[in-house]
Amino acid sequence: MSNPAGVEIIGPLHDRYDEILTPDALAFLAELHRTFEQRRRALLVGRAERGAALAGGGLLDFLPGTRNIRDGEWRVADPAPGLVDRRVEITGPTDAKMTINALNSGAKVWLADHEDANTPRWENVIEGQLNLRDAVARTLEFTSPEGRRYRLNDGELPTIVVRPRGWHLTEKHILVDGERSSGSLVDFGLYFFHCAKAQLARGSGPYFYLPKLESHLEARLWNDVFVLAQQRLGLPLGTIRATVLIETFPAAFEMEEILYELRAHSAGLNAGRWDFMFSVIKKFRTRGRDFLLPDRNAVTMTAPFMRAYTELLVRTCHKRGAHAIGGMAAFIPSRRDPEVNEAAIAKVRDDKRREATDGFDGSWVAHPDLVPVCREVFDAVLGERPHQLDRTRDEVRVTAAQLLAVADTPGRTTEAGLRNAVSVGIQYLASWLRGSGAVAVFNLMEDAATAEISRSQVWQWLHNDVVLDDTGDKVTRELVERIADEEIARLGPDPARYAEARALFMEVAVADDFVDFLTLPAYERMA
Ligand SMILES: CC(=O)SCCNC(=O)CCNC(=O)[C@H](O)C(C)(C)COP(=O)(O)OP(=O)(O)OC[C@H]1O[C@@H](n2cnc3c(N)ncnc32)[C@H](O)[C@@H]1OP(=O)(O)O
Ligand SMILES: O=CC(=O)O
Ligand SMILES: [Mg+2]
Repeated sequence: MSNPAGVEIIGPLHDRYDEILTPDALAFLAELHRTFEQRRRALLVGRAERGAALAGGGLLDFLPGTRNIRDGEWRVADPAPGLVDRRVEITGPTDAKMTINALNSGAKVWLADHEDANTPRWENVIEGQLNLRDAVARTLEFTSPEGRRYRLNDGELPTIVVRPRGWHLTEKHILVDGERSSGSLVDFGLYFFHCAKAQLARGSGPYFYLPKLESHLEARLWNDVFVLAQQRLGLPLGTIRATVLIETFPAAFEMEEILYELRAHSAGLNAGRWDFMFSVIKKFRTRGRDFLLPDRNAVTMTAPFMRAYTELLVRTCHKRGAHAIGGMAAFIPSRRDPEVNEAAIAKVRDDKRREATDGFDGSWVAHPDLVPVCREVFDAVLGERPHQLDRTRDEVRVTAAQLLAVADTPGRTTEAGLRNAVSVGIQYLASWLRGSGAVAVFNLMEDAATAEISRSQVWQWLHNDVVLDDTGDKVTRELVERIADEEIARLGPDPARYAEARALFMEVAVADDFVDFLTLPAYERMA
């Protein structure tokens, strides 16, 4: 069958790809592209202009023009089926094994990730969609190279919530009228087209997590996409539900407006802590000591600016009848090392306890062995209730100054911190370039968001002439280069296999021009 007029597929067509890239699905993607591409690009220009204003000395604040929304009486739609009780959400990529393991994990929700945990290699993009479709149909099976067979459990499975790529990424293998399509619209559009009706037939629905938004205007674009998509499939307004990640510094000042734009489709907000930290560094990277963060591992959720951000998120959500979902503690349990396992579980338990006590309605875990930990903590706070939307946290008052109090973060800038950032950054990029967007490094989960922190922190320290607290050395390009060589040597006898990752790391961590997202140049290095 031929593609619709104006649509070209550049990527190879492997087994069963024709089941996803059908003429009707491609026509749907083409309509999304032709309707929304100009606005997507204009919003990215808006991001750049805002970024330049901050680099030039500006500050962030709540928007004066939208005070009526913040002061007005309104609520988001009631939670949709499958999204009422979200006390444990497991996240992870959509390869067949992880899909089955996540769906068999006992979590309430599975965040099927085409974003931070995924390398958007063509095969991952299309095979992820095939796995999602097979999972919704309950036909997904997998046999590992060792012969281990995987199948979905009978009975109730977690609600599937798909996270498409952010607005900044394109899909170079699907061209519409000669232009690359938007990665967001491809990931959203293919899942929606193939699975929305099947999900509704199962009593669930087409649900999404929306990453890396920087303004309520970006939420408005998503809302308009949803309205058109629902019309095309003949589904009622409000069938789609979306939880927005508040994970950029500017978005933290527009939480109410983001909920408002999506109110008919909203499923709440999530505190995406890792990208949030990255965004804090990125937006104020040239502003010297006032916005300098110490070693990454020293920045915890109790730092004053992080606390202000999560408190405001819970307060905003519950004021509007929306779920507040907690974020990811990066500690990964180990089935091989009991000591590592115990430490990880204790740290995750503390993190989830803080969230549950603060009023979050549920939270994320990165690994099936953490599902019972998170569930136990939320069970203790929620009991039989599916959420705690009734805890409106009226006492919370968060000011712009509190959100901006980055300099009050306790912690030191050390050579160990710099070494860790360089080593983790290079190891993660090596994995990403091989097609794996989530990996355990030094017993922590690393994904695109955490790697962004590593590389942007090196950039910030280097370009602000930071002197390390422990050695007294100034962070220079030469020091970063030397540390990179030493850290790669420590990783094993074959330094050459890190050559491309090292080059990419240097491009995004030390070059004078700050690259907006490391995934942009990384994507260009892939076929
Ligand atoms: C900042 C953010 O956006 S956070 C959200 C995005 N990040 C993520 O989603 C990361 C999700 N987590 C993961 O990808 C993985 O847990 C990793 C890469 C960190 C560690 O994975 P592994 O090294 O395979 O861990 P480990 O060996 O302990 O895994 C044990 C089993 O659990 C499975 N497993 C581990 N994590 C997950 C997961 N998140 N979903 C489903 N299955 C999982 C493994 O596939 C493995 O299965 P098997 O026994 O059938 O082979
Ligand atoms: O997506 C989540 C984050 O922490 O980043
Ligand atoms: Mg993120």
